[in-house]
Amino acid sequence: MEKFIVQGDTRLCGEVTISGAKNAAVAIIPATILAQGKCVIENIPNISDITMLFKILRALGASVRMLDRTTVEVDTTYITEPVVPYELARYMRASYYLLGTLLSRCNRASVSMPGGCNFGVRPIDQHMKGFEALGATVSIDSGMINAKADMLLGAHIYFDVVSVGATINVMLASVKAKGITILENCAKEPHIVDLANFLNSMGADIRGAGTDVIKIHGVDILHGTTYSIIPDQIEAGTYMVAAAATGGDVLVKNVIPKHLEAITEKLEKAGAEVTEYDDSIRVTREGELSKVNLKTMPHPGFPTDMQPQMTALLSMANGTSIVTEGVWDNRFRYVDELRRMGAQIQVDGKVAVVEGVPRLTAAPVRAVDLRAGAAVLIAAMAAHGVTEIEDIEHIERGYENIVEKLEALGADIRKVVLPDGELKAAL
Ligand SMILES: CC(=O)N[C@H]1[C@@H](OP(=O)(O)OP(=O)(O)OC[C@H]2O[C@@H](n3ccc(=O)[nH]c3=O)[C@H](O)[C@@H]2O)O[C@H](CO)[C@@H](O)[C@@H]1O
Ligand SMILES: C=C(OP(=O)(O)O)C(=O)O
Repeated sequence: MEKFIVQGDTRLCGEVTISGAKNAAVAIIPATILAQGKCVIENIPNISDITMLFKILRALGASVRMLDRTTVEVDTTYITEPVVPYELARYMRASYYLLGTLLSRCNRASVSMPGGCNFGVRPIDQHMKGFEALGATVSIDSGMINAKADMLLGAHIYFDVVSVGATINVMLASVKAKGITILENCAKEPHIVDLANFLNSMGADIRGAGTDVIKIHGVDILHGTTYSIIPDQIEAGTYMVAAAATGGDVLVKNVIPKHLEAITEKLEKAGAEVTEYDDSIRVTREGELSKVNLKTMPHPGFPTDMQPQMTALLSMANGTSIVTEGVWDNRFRYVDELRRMGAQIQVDGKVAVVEGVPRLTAAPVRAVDLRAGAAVLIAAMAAHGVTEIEDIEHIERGYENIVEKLEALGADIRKVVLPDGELKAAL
């Protein structure tokens, strides 16, 4: 069992460098299955979701070799059975991207129902609708999603909801389909554009990524490529919020400021000063925090993956903030943890009413999911006293070297690895 022991009353100051984007990498790595030849991918984040994807690719017969700390070479020439079993798929949501890529490559795929953070139901009907429109038969049997097709044919597909996962998966399945595919009502997140750029660098013909409509001319062959993943918008946003929440002064380096605009706007309203440079952004806060209302929306709206971190910050602001979750049915499970630290938050369905308190206080808490973990970590650094955070494996699914990065900014966080029961005795 592992825990973080976090000393509160911290003010984060200094510089932090952002890693490659998790949500781009988890799409780009499965996409290497479409290449004839080796792909070299740079700016790979060292997080557990990526380690798991490498494990899956190796189990499928691929060669995966780290060339240096952040660069990987993937050779998928010898893919054997296009089957991803439960033991491998269960830990992460993005394992479902192997459906689109294996279906394209092998004309069939079986992938176990995915894992990932628990926000209530995480449906995949739009992925299935897209595969079926391309000519595949899709079924779910004993927890496995099975797709097969004699041949994939381009189609005109209108998504009923804006879905990052479905936009990516259907893009992956259609990039080598015969003819033209038009996807409408697409998600527009930066990682969708990054995947399209990666596929185009392999010889694909994809236009319109980053808008509502994506047009894909199917190509016969995709070749190997060298590509660098974009910086992680959510990791950057998390350090920005952490700087503001702790009254700090942090230069967040290796970012694309345009991707952070929705976060910047809310932080400024909350009383932080945000200065944009070409590829870095500085966040400082000297005065009091102020209430802010926000609603999460698909890009370019305020990202759902920043909602828990902002709620943690607003729990210490002057006044009452209203936080509305516009993407997921159940993304407030972490609020109980913040309440243990003295936060005054009432949740009614998809709305949280956050009455700011002057100070949070330390308490034993859990990271109930990835960004929930980031939220309690931010709260713990700002709170008075020493907070213990359990279930930190969720945090490590998406944040590279978070302890080292925060310690370089002045935080005091210890990762304790002890068998259950012995931790208390050691403290
Ligand atoms: C649009 C959006 O903000 N997407 C977020 C979503 O992506 P992720 O790809 O996980 O989820 P989707 O974008 O697919 O889901 C968005 C919404 O569409 C619904 N849906 C999805 C697929 C489907 O087949 N049928 C269906 O009804 C979901 O229930 C959800 O309400 O969660 C990720 C993890 O928090 C975030 O990184 C993404 O930014
Ligand atoms: C919830 C997230 O990831 P996943 O969709 O992989 O569970 C996230 O990136 O915040």
